[in-house]
Amino acid sequence: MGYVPSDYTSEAPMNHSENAFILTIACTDACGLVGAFSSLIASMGGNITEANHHTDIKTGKAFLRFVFTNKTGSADDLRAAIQPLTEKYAADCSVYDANKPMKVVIAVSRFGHCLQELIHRQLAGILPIEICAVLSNHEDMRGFVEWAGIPYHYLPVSKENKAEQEQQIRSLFQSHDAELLILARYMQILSADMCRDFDGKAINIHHSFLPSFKGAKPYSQAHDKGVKIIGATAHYVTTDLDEGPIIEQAVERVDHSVSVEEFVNVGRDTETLALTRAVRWHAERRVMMHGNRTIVFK
Ligand SMILES: Nc1nc2c(c(=O)[nH]1)N[C@@H](CN(C=O)c1ccc(C(=O)N[C@@H](CCC(=O)O)C(=O)O)cc1)CN2
Repeated sequence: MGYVPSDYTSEAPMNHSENAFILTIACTDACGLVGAFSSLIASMGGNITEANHHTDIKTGKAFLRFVFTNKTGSADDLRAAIQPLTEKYAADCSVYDANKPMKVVIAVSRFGHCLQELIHRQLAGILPIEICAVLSNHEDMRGFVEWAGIPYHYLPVSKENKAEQEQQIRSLFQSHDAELLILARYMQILSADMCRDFDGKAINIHHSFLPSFKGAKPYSQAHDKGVKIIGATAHYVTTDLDEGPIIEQAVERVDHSVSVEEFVNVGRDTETLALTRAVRWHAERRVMMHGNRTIVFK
């Protein structure tokens, strides 16, 4: 099921004209760095339609993102053309086709609110992803996913078969040449090997305003504390549970009259908002890692 453009609201991601590319650059900052890359793009006939730049003063590291149209030349031509500058600045550069939706696999357990919104936003053309498959350790979401025309893979997991089950996840991911694994309320802790293999390619939604209330039952933890704001956090998955680099967060006010059951209901909206935004930023190549933090060019 392909990426279906639609004339949705202004929320819709920008549909780039033909031959549009994204170039991301990370390197030690240097005088003339921005000008060097923007001039190179211009010298190739490229027209920059969006430019983002941030330098972390403390570490001296620079992060750049250019979106540009280029009547001639492929992504490979561009990769070749930027090579001299890549070497000059010892830069970590990546070139992407701006019109190619990101292939993703979604993992879910029993709660489908984040999954359903991701599917809706793809169908509505407001999220530049192609959902290739959904996997789950339960059967709860099969009906909805297959109704949406997406393959559903039931992969039960236990302490005994965890390594085998995780190999099934790897195989499914590779079989679709996917770029992102989305843990959309997937309530299984990925092993260190999986975290290594999916480094920077797996996003989880945690149902609390991290770093508060890590681990299981965060709403109960928050309610017991009598918090006045609850939230959700979308982050990259690392071996340290709920410690990965944060991409997006969303919050909502609560008060003494709100039960823990209602926390869960309110949380559905904050979880969905934080995760769909994080997936959009990631799919539009707007997120760059910097240690255990992220730079997000919105
Ligand atoms: N390596 C990581 N794996 C996962 C992370 C992560 O940050 N690093 N986040 C979780 C999601 N999550 C909270 O957001 C979470 C999920 C599950 C548990 C947990 O204790 N699970 C139990 C089993 C629960 C069950 O079977 O229902 C367990 O795995 O033993 C804590 C936090 C996704 N994976």
